[in-house]
This record gives sequence, C-alpha cells and structure tokens, in this order.
Amino acid sequence: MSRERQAVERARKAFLTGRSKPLDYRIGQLKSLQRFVVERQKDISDALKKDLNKSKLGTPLYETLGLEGEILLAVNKLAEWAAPRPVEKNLLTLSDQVFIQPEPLGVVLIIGAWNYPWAVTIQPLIGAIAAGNAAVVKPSEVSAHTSKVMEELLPLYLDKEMYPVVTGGVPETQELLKQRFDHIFYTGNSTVGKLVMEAASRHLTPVTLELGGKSPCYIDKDCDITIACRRITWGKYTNCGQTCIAPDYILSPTVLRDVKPDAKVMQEEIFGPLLPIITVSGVDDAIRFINEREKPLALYVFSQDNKTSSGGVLANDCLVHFSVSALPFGGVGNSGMGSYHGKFGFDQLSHLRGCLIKKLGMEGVNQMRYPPHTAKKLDWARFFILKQVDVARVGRMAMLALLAVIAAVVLQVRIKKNNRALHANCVQ
Ligand SMILES: NC(=O)c1ccc[n+]([C@@H]2O[C@H](COP(=O)([O-])OP(=O)(O)OC[C@H]3O[C@@H](n4cnc5c(N)ncnc54)[C@H](O)[C@@H]3O)[C@@H](O)[C@H]2O)c1
Ligand SMILES: CCCCCCCCCCCCC/C=C/C=O
Repeated sequence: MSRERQAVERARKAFLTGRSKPLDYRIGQLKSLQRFVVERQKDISDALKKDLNKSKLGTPLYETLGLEGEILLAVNKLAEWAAPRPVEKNLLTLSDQVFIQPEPLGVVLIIGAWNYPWAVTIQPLIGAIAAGNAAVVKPSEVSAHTSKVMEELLPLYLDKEMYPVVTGGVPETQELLKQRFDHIFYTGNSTVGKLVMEAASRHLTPVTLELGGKSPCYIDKDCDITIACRRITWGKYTNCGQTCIAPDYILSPTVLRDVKPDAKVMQEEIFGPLLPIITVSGVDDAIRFINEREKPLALYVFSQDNKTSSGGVLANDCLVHFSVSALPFGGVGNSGMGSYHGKFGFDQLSHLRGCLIKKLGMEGVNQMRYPPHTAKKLDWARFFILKQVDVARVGRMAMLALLAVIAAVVLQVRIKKNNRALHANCVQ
C-alpha cells in the first residue's frame, strides 16, 4: 500500500474514532498549532529564506501573523460558529425546532502552493481543525525546505494520526488524488485546478479551488496618483510579484505607455515583477476590457465602480483584503470556487446540516397531508405553504398582546382593590 494511501487511511481511522468532534479537542489542537507557529518561528523563517529568499521580518508580516490571527479568532469564536443556528420557520413548522447544525465533513485533503507556503497551506488547516475534520496536508514540493519543516515539526504539535503531512511532487499528489476524501482544498494554478476537480469528481468529492489569474487594477483620473502608485507598487512587487492577488496589469486614462491587449503578457497570469499598463478611454472602456476576460481573483479600483465580477474587490489599495478575516477570500470562474478565512473557512469545511425536530404530538395538524386528498385539504395546504408570515414578528406581536393582557389584568385588580378601600373608607 502506498505511503499516501496509508496516511489517508490512518486519518480516516482517526476521524472515525470521533475524537475530533468535541470542541475541547479542536481548541486544544488550534492552540498547539499556535504554539508551533510561535515556538518554531526560526525554523519557519530559515526554511523560507532557503526556499524563496524571504526576509526574517517579512515572514511574520506576510505569512505567520495572519495565521496567528486566524487561530485566535477560531479559538474565541468556535463555540458560536459550531452552535446550532436557528432559522426562520414557516407556518407548518411553528411548533418545531428548525435549525442548521454545522457538522464535520470527514477527511479533507489540503494541497498547498509554494509562493506563500505557510499562509496558503496552514490557513485551510485552521478551518479544517475548527470544523472538526481530519486533514491530510500536502505542501508544495517547490518550497522544499518549508515542506520538510512541516513534515518533521507539525506532528510534534498536532495529533499526527488526524493531521498527517504528506510531502512530494506530482506523482505523490496524483496518488493522493486517487483516494477518497470528503473535501479537497487546492491552492495553485488553474490548469492543475482542473485536474484536481476531475480527480475529485470520481468520488463526487466537493472542492475548494483557490486559483490565480490576472487581477486588473483600474486607476481613474480623479485619484491621488502618488498614493495610488505607492500602494500599487507595494502590491505588485511584494514577494517579487508572486502573489495570487498581485495587481497583474493597470488600466489608466492618463498613462501613455501602451501594451496591446493581445500581447502575450496580457494572455496569462504574470506572477512576476512585470506590470503592463493599458490605456483606456475611461471607466466604461475599462469595465468592458475586464468583463471580456476571465474572472480575476481580485480587482483593484482607485476610484468608484461596482459593475464588474471578480473574486474580491478592493478600492484604493492592494492585497490587504486578504488580511480581513470577516471577508470571504476566494475566486469566481477561472479564479476558483469556494472561499475561506475566519467563519467562511469553518463553513466551507463543514456540512451545514438542515435539522427539523418535530414532536410526535399535534397529529391533527398533519391531517391535510394524509389521503384521501380533498379540495378542502388542498386549500389548507395552500394556505400553510404559500402564506408568507414573518413568524418572528408574529411572535413579537403575540408577546406584546400577552403583556397587554397581563397589564390590563393587573390594572383591573388594582382598580378593584382601590375601589374596595374607598368603599371601606366611605362606610367608616
Ligand atoms: N487563490 C490563492 O489563494 C492562491 C494562493 C497562492 C497561489 N495561487 C495561485 O497559484 C499559482 C502558483 O502556484 P503553482 O500552481 O505554481 O504552485 P505549485 O507548483 O506549488 O502547485 C500547487 C500544488 O499543486 C500540486 N501539483 C502541481 N502539478 C500537479 C499535477 N499535475 N497534478 C497534481 N498536483 C499537482 C503541487 O504538488 C502543489 O502542491 C498562481 O496561479 C497563483 O495565483 C493562488
Ligand atoms: C500592518 C501591515 C499590514 C499588512 C497586511 C498585508 C496583508 C497582505 C497579505 C499578502 C498575501 C498573503 C497570502 C497570499 C496568497 C496568495 O498568493
């Protein structure tokens, strides 16, 4: 049996013990992960230096601070996220309990990319742990030193049966993809994304695809060009242009340097320190240009605009939307599917189970559904199913009515008491 298959089977066995489900266990694992990030900061940044020449201070700023923030958030919010979520009832279910219960999915495969190997590999793991899943973690072989640190050190902190790290390149990932998972979370380019989705379809496994693409950046003529240039330059050249959400090209009415729209540099994601500038005649021309192409992962607008589609949109800055845990991070169309960060990561890796708990009593109400079906029963069914009632409002009104009745009764009792006292005084 292959090493990859063994890891998956061990993870499934661990999941089936049920030990990843209690919130205490999840919080314990998240706290251990936090300890790992803090205690092994040097191992992490040394590996990143060797892999990608990242600086010692750049590592916390771009890779691990975000992870720490996400872990803290998950630890603090887990009880709230995992709790039953009551939903609005309809007339048929007025006396029932109706709620959504997030449940663990099972075994998740996380395939990471090399450019921010900690951020994009460990962040999905936070969601997987928080949601109560087992997870097989496959870091990118391109960032080999990082991959080795994950393989050697993560098991010292986490439940190693539940969260195995499997290293390797294409053959190993292909072998993993032959196994059955309950969710596959892939980060990387769109070409491999399609292969991942194809492999997942064999087991009807749902996928999250965090892909890339050409994120446009539109500069309107009314913006402060100095600030725009500083922020765009930072967004583009951070990590040497190798950021999934780096502005890929600029559209600007006042810039003169033209790149032809059919030039090769405008066909594929650049993922490097090149920034083509396209001259457009104005905002409508820019929108048309963007909408004629694949849906990008991010859209940067140094002005006001909401007429385009992209994974995310950021006005007057670059990259920082990645750092907001309250925003879903993910693509659309060619830039991917599904989203994560904060509660979105928890939900993405949970089964949101619809629950309706009915009592065995009140059977009379159900007569309209049992045969023989009559026109009268159908009328009642029509009323119960089609009547749009704001049940919460009705509940509030009923509560108000009840309070009014109680107040009236109390008032009446008081008046009677006063009258009796008055009567007694008069008699004396
Ligand atoms: N949306 C995001 O959050 C995000 C983050 C980082 C990178 N990206 C995108 O990822 C791309 C860069 O990453 P990359 O794709 O070069 O990373 P990569 O080469 O590290 O590959 C990603 C993963 O896919 C696996 N893989 C590669 N080829 C495979 C194959 N034929 N079959 C199965 N698995 C295979 C690798 O082992 C690796 O784990 C860019 O397009 C970038 O925009 C997106
Ligand atoms: C106080 C400084 C705040 C800086 C916050 C910067 C956030 C930038 C995030 C960069 C993206 C990291 C992960 C990207 C993956 C895609 O490739």
